[in-house]
Amino acid sequence: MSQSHAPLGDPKHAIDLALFGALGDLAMRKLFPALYHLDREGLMPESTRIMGLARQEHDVDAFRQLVSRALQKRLKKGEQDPESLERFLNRLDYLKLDFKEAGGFEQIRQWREGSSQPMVVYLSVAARIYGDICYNLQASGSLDDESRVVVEKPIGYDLASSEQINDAIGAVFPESRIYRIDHYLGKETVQNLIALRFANPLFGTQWNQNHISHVEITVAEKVGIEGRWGYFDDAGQLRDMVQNHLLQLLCLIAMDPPSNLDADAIRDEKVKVLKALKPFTGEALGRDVVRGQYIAGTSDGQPVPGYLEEEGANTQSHTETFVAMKTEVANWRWAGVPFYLRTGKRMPEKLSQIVIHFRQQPHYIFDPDQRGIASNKLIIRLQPEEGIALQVLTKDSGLDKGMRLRPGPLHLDFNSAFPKSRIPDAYERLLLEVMKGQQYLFVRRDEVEHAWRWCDQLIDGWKVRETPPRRYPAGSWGPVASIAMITQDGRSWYEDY
Ligand SMILES: NC(=O)C1=CN([C@@H]2O[C@H](COP(=O)(O)OP(=O)(O)OC[C@H]3O[C@@H](n4cnc5c(N)ncnc54)[C@H](OP(=O)(O)O)[C@@H]3O)[C@@H](O)[C@H]2O)C=CC1
Ligand SMILES: O=C1O[C@H](COP(=O)(O)O)[C@@H](O)[C@H](O)[C@H]1O
Repeated sequence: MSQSHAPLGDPKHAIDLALFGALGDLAMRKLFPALYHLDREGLMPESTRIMGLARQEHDVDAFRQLVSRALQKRLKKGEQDPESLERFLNRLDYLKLDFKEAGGFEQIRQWREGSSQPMVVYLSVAARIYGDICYNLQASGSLDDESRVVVEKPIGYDLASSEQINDAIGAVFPESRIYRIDHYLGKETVQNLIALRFANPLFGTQWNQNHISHVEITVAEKVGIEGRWGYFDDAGQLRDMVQNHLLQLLCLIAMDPPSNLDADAIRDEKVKVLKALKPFTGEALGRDVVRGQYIAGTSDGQPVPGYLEEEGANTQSHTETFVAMKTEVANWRWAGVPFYLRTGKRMPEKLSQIVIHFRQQPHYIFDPDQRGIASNKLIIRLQPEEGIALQVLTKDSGLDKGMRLRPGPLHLDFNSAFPKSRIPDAYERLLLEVMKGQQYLFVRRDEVEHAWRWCDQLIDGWKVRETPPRRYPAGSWGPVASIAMITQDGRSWYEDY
C-alpha cells in the first residue's frame, strides 16, 4: 500500500539532523533506510532537515544519488515509491568536513542559523573522535540548550577509555541530552519483554528463583566479520556483542519492576542487575567461559574462509569470534539461577532468542519414565520471525496413550498475529524516540560503565590465563566445549530452531 498520502509527522518533533559519518557503512545500511521509512510512514515532520557530513568531496546531487542507490539496494520492492523517495532525498544536504579540524564547523553554525528546531547530532563514526566533534561543535557556536547527541556503540575499549569518551561528550552535552544507542533496545521483541513481564501477572508472579531454573540467551550471527577486520580484531565478540547487546537483554530479563516507564526508572533497575552480576574468579573463568574462533567451513552450503584467512587478517590473532558463559545475578530474585549466554559469528543461522526454563512441579504424579520430559519454557524470539512461544505440557491424544504427556507450544508469531503491521527496524524506532526527545530506549552512562567493569575483569582473567580460543568450523554452533559447559549441569542449549 502506498504511504504517499500519509500525514507528515508532528511539527513539534521537527529536528535538524547532522549525521556525521554519512558515507559510512552504518549510515548507508541502516540509518538512511530507517529515516526513509519514518518519512514514508508519515512520522517525519515536514521541516525536518538532514545534513550528511563526511570527508569525501561530493556536491548535494551526488550525495543524494549515493543515498538513493543505498536505499534501492536495501528497501523491498513494495517499499520504494517515487513520491516518498523524492520527498526524502530533498531533505538531504551534504557538507564535506574533516571532523578533527575545528575550522570547518563554522559551516554547521551557518546551516543552523535562523532555525528554531533542535539540532540532533548523530555520531556514526568511531568513538575515539566523539570528543573532537563535540568540542568543535561547541567551539563553533553550533549548539544550543536543546541540541541532542546520539552516539553509537561500542563506547570505548574498556572502562578507562569509556570514561574518557563519556567525559568528553559530557563536557559539552548534559546526560539528559545524550542518547547512547544499543540497537537491540529498538528491536520489537526486546521492547515486548517489558510488556510481557510487567503487564502479565501470569509471568510477574513466577519470575524468580522459586520458579525459574535457568535462562539461556543466544545471539547467533550467520555473517563473519564482513570486511571489518580492523575494528573487530581489536574488539572481539565479548566487546562487540556481550558488553552491550547481551548484557542489555540480560538486564531486561533480570531487572525488578521499575516504578514507572520513565527512562531513569528503567535504567536504575538495569544498573542494579549489572552491579549484581557475579565476577568470574580464576576457577570459574576456566570452567564457565568458553572462547572460540571460527576456522574455514561452510555457510549456506558454500565454503567460507576461517577468521585468520579473512581479508586483512593477522594470522597470529587470538581474538574470539564466539563466547559462551554461565553467569549469575547475585540477588534475592535470582540467586542460584544460571544465565547461560552465547554469541558468535559464522554460526549456522542468524538467531537471537531468550529461553526461560521453568522448574518442574515439586511433586510429580505422571509416568515415571517421563520424569525428564521438558518442563515449561518461555521462548522469546527476537530475530528472525519475531514471536513468543510458551511450551506447555498437555495430554498426548489417542485412546492408547493413557495420561502420557506431550510438550507443545502456545505460539504468538507477530507476523501472523498482526499481519498488517510491518515490524520496523530497530533504528527506526530509536531515531523516532530521539526526535521526540525520549530517552528510555537509550543507555545511561553508568550502565555502560558497569557493563565495562564486569567485562574488564573477564578480559583481565583471559590475559592472565593466555589460553588461545578454541576452534570451531564456520557453520557450526561453536566449540564443543560450549556444549559441554551446559551439559555438565545436566542441561542443553534449546535447539528447536
Ligand atoms: N557498521 C555497523 O554495522 C555498526 C557500526 N556501529 C558503530 O557505528 C559507528 C560507525 O560505524 P561504521 O559506519 O561501520 O564506520 P565507517 O568507517 O564505515 O564510517 C565512518 C564514516 O565517518 C567518516 N569519517 C571518519 N573519520 C572522519 C574524519 N576525521 N572526518 C570526516 N569523516 C570521517 C568516514 O569517512 P572515510 O570513509 O573517508 O574514512 C565514514 O564516512 C562506529 O562507532 C561503529 O562502532 C555500531 C553497530 C554496528
Ligand atoms: O552491534 C553489532 O551488531 C551486529 C548484529 O546486529 P543484528 O541487529 O544484525 O543482530 C553485529 O554483526 C556487529 O558485529 C556488532 O557491531
